[in-house]
Amino acid sequence: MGEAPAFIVDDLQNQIGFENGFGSKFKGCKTATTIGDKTYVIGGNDESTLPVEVRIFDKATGNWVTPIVLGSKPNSCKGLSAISLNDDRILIVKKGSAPDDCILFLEVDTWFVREQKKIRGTEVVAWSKGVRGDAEKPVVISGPSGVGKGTLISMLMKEFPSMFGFSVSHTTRAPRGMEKDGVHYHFTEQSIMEKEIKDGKFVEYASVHGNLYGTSIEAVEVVTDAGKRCILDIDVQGARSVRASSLEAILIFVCPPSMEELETRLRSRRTETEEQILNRLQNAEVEMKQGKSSGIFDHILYNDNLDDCYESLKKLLGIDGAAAATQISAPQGIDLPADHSVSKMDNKIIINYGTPELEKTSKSLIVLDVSSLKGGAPGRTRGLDVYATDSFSDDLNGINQPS
Ligand SMILES: Nc1ncnc2c1ncn2[C@@H]1O[C@H](COP(=O)(O)OP(=O)(O)OP(=O)(O)O)[C@@H](O)[C@H]1O
Ligand SMILES: Nc1nc2c(ncn2[C@@H]2O[C@H](COP(=O)(O)O)[C@@H](O)[C@H]2O)c(=O)[nH]1
Repeated sequence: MGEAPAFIVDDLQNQIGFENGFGSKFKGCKTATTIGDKTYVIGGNDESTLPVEVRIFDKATGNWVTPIVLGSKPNSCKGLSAISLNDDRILIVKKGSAPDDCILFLEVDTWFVREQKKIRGTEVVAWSKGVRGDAEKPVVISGPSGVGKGTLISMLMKEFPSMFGFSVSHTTRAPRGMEKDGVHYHFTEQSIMEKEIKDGKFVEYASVHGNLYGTSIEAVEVVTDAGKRCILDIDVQGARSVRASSLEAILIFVCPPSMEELETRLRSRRTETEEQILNRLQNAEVEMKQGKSSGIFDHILYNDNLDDCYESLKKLLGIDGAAAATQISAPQGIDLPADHSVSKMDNKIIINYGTPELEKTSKSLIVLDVSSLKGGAPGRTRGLDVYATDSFSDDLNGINQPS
């Protein structure tokens, strides 16, 4: 069964002393996988608290390259297994790690990584944590200034504090009275933000009402690393960029009941000058047209009565009524035993943790079905299907799929 080892090169092994984890049991926390001309050596010291390192050996030039590593780097562990998927990412199984921290993806040639390579002009790789099923899609809330986006988001965060996390944007606008740096926004200067955009630190950015606003990669990662679903409050231009990105967000456009009511809300907030209010109302006309007709958004919500609108938002996020409790408690991690070997069959990664005797009597194989992966860096990689089985033949051929 399985495929041939992805990578066995004696001289490389001598140079850096790694062992390839593909289908074998081993001690060191280092592994390597070759994709095209590049060998990705991934690992660190045994059980160290240092992050797992990544180095690339370019066979075409004979040089070692240390790439820019995006995403939160996993800590070293008892061992790693690595398997290339579709030549654009490497699936990593961490041995002896917590259920929510044992399946990771190192992206080496995905859309996100290719964009980052273009911007930074150097080798880039990006970590993304693997999660089961379709949960945790980021949520983009867009709409004209004053429509109530912030109000709806605050309600969501208050009712579901452990489920949602707010993506704290960067902006060059001045803070309002109660706004705190790092909580409501990262308040910054134009020249600093422009440099950071050039350095590829942003998922999206736009000039809105005369100021620069943007979502940094880190802002999204802080939320996903905390195991929460990321909420972005961004304008229509930003939503368009997110739609084109690998974030695979749910995009929601919020409309006011009328332009008169929008003006009333904007004025009653008392946070803008007359000139700023008029500018925002003028921009609102354009945003309303784009929001309703551009095809960027998955859903349109009307914020007339606030409570009704909030209920509609919860409904379309699947967190109304009983569904809310189920979703909050659903385990997203994968419980893997510490000692196991890993191999691959088509779109299925087979994790074997049984002795030959045990295999005959009980379920000793865990199957990761990677045929429907979605998302990825700078968010999570979703769509993993995981099940236990006891036979290489029937279950893996799809004859006896568990429910
Ligand atoms: N359904 C509603 N009915 C009446 N007032 C509302 C409603 N929703 C929000 N508001 C009020 O409208 C004002 C603007 O709301 P909010 O600040 O949430 O808008 P926003 O879309 O986040 O604006 P911005 O894009 O400028 O940040 C607030 O004073 C808020 O309390
Ligand atoms: N494209 C982005 N737009 C953003 C971001 N953060 C906020 N916004 C939008 O800006 C306006 C104005 O916000 P305000 O706080 O000054 O009233 C509003 O429409 C926000 O949605 C961002 O990171 N990117």
